[in-house]
Amino acid sequence: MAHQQLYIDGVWQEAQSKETREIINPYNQEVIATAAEAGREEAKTAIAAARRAFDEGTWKNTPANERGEIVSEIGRLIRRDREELAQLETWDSGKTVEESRADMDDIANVFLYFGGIADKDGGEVIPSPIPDSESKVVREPVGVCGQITPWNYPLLQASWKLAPALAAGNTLIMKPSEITPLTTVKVFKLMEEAGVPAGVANLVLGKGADAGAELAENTDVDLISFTGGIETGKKIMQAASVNMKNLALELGGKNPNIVFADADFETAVDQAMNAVFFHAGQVCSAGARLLVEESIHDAVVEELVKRAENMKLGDGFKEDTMSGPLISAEHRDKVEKYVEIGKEEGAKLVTGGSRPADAELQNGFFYLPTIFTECTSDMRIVQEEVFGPVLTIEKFNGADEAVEKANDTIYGLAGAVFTQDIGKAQDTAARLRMGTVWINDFHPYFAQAPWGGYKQSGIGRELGKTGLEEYTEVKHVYRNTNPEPVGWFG
Ligand SMILES: NC(=O)c1ccc[n+]([C@@H]2O[C@H](COP(=O)([O-])OP(=O)(O)OC[C@H]3O[C@@H](n4cnc5c(N)ncnc54)[C@H](O)[C@@H]3O)[C@@H](O)[C@H]2O)c1
Ligand SMILES: C[N+](C)(C)CC=O
Repeated sequence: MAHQQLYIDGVWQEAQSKETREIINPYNQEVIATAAEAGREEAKTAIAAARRAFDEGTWKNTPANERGEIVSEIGRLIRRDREELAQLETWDSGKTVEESRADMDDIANVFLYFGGIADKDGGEVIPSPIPDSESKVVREPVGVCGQITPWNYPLLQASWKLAPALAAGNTLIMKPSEITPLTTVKVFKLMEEAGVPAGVANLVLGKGADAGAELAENTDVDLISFTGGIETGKKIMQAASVNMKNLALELGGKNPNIVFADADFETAVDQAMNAVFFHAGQVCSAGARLLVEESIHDAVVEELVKRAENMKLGDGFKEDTMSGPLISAEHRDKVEKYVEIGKEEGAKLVTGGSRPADAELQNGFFYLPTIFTECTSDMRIVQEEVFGPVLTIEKFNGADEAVEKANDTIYGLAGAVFTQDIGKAQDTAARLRMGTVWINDFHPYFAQAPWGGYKQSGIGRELGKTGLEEYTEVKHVYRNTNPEPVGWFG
């Protein structure tokens, strides 16, 4: 059983308090590792190291192509160690190893993408309206970045922050979820191997309320980038106001999946299953809210129930496992509470709604794929993020009603439209207030395209060119090419 340490100023170390935490496999509750548990003191030490490294300027003044080469090298090392990383992720999060392998491929691509664009922005000369002058707009690193990530896509969400922050010349302190630190620790070892200098990238492991809160509050941090739940996001936003930190928030969603009657039936049903039950529904963009045109509603429900009841839950390492467990006992309790709320609100439970009975699954945090019909927009089970394998189904007639229902939420992360009428698809997509809209598909995301939410799903964007720009400040440099006194004061 491996022990994981903090990484501060280029040194692997224990917490000053010597506190540690057990890391649990959610499939069987076995302890798979221990980790040093940082508190505020360790976070402060890490912030001081990142501050010093930024102010000394070695990394920000390294030519952008050289920084990019180091970031790309991290991507290549992730490809080299793909299988080890995928296995760690499955142990730690319970997701199937096939999903973890796909995550590692995405993560390597994220480092290669940001490594590749690190030296592509040469600034912009703008036509100055003032004679005898020149005007240039350049982008510079923001400074010291605090980065906080969740447990559902542990390394993937970390990579969306680490790669652009490094490529843009910042220094950083990462705090992964205390539940799932293993792959992030391993990638810090790869970052060291790739040549990221001491002090530039620091890692603190520990609870959000201590180490995480310090990153959000500390006035030596210039930018805080957070991925997680909306309530934590509100606390981070408030804390960030202390010194007007730059702020990036990637929060939750309650993502509508609209299926029109003219959709290809097999594709729509197959994708609706994938939309909500992938990774046991623990996906920010899960299609947990299905809107089905009335004429095909009953056929869709019948097919979904059949498929949900055939889903094989189990050990993420077994080839026939379709879905692993929920992350923790506490999280399963939350999902169970929501199912009770749904029943009390009058939604009709048509399958699931309990823990599985299989002997093999009793030590893990499993929950059966669950479907509610007869749902209405005013129900909490329809409006709030359950973050588990729970699907609500509503009926609609026509695009106007579908759009009105889909937009009737505080969230605006993602949504999908299934129809064979491309005009209707594009018109509907244009009317949805969401950061990502998929047409005849669900879930794709990749390094080149921006990701983030409208409304209360977040602030800012990760990935794509915008994801790099988030880690920069914009500076206008104006030069008087014929300087002479202005004579205003005589
Ligand atoms: N929009 C996206 O791209 C995206 C991606 C993945 C997950 N999510 C969201 O993440 C949530 C699930 O993750 P979670 O349960 O780990 O979320 P969470 O908010 O409980 O925790 C996320 C991180 O914040 C830390 N934290 C907790 N309290 C803190 C505080 N007061 N100050 C600073 N840090 C604190 C935690 O330790 C963890 O590292 C869901 O709502 C999901 O939708 C969003
Ligand atoms: C952003 N994504 C879809 C990879 C993970 C959300 O939880």
